[in-house]
Amino acid sequence: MRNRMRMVRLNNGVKMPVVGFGTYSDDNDGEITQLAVRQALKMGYRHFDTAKIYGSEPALGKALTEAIADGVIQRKDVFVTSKLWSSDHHDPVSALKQTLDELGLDYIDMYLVHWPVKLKPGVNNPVPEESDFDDLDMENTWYWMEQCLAMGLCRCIGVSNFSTSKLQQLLCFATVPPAVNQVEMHPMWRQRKLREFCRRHRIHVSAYSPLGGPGNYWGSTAVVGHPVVKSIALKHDATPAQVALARGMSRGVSVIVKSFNQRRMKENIGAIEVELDEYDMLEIQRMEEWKIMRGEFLTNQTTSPYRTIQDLWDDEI
Ligand SMILES: NC(=O)C1=CN([C@@H]2O[C@H](COP(=O)(O)OP(=O)(O)OC[C@H]3O[C@@H](n4cnc5c(N)ncnc54)[C@H](OP(=O)(O)O)[C@@H]3O)[C@@H](O)[C@H]2O)C=CC1
Ligand SMILES: O=C1CO[C@H](CO)[C@@H](O)[C@@H]1O
Repeated sequence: MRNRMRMVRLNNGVKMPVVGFGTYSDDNDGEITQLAVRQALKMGYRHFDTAKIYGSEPALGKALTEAIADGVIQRKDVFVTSKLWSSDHHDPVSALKQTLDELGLDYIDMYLVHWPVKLKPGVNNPVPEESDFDDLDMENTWYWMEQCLAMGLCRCIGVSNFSTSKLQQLLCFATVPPAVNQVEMHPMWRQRKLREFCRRHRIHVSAYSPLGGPGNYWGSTAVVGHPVVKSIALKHDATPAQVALARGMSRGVSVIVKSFNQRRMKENIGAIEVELDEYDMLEIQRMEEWKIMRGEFLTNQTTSPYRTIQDLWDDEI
């Protein structure tokens, strides 16, 4: 196994590994996912990210259960994140119990509200129809997220895809503040405003699509193919992906990166050892910004609480 995984301490004292292993893939092949997770464990990954909507909970669960049974890891040494899908806002406790069944675990480490969007019960389409939207009552959703925590079904609760103002509203009624906000972040979408707000309120920012999600149906090669990122990589004898990941981690952010290819999995975890200098940081700061995951599919003029992507992300897009 590689050297010990670096950890961040969350606002509730729980420690989370800074590199997370993403399990979203467009084709969601259970056997490939299960094998990749087993390989990832061998390489030293200790944080796994899934969601009900990915369909990857069973494969992740099988790989973890097998590794625990084989004595490769103990349950307490892995950090598992999953997410409340938008059609489960009416009953987060039952949704999390279902997630635990899928994973074959007694608890998960982190449970996130996937989007600030509520869909009607039973809608499991990642790209909802206009008639699928329901009225979001985030205070009620959060109350039940807090109950999940109180019942010991998870160790931490948090959110995902929340803008600064949506976090601000949540903090007005939260008894337990979110430990994490998982959002898109990479050298071309740097989240300066959100990171500053989260720093002040002790909410940890976790970066999804830290490479820009090349190969995903919504993703792009713009980040790993960017000449600035490539030239910094050359200078450090690193790869563009390692530069993107190292830049995220140097900003106090954790990174959730997905690869099911052994070479790239090793490359990505190796980013922990890549150190960028102030000059590299300035170069990246000067890069043009582009939000790749825009979430248009969650906006519409009639039934969504967000008519436009500006309503969804507030002034952050
Ligand atoms: N909360 C949310 O709303 C969201 C959460 N997520 C989570 O974050 C995870 C990561 O985000 P994701 O969107 O997958 O994007 P990433 O930025 O991690 O990119 C993943 C893609 O990049 C390829 N790749 C991986 N490593 C390298 C490398 N070193 N060089 C070049 N290409 C590489 C992968 O292909 P290959 O497998 O062939 O290597 C895959 O196609 C997801 O799996 C999911 O768990 C993602 C999106 C939204
Ligand atoms: O995490 C994610 C990955 O894919 C989903 C769509 O298929 C997104 O909704 C999402 O935010």
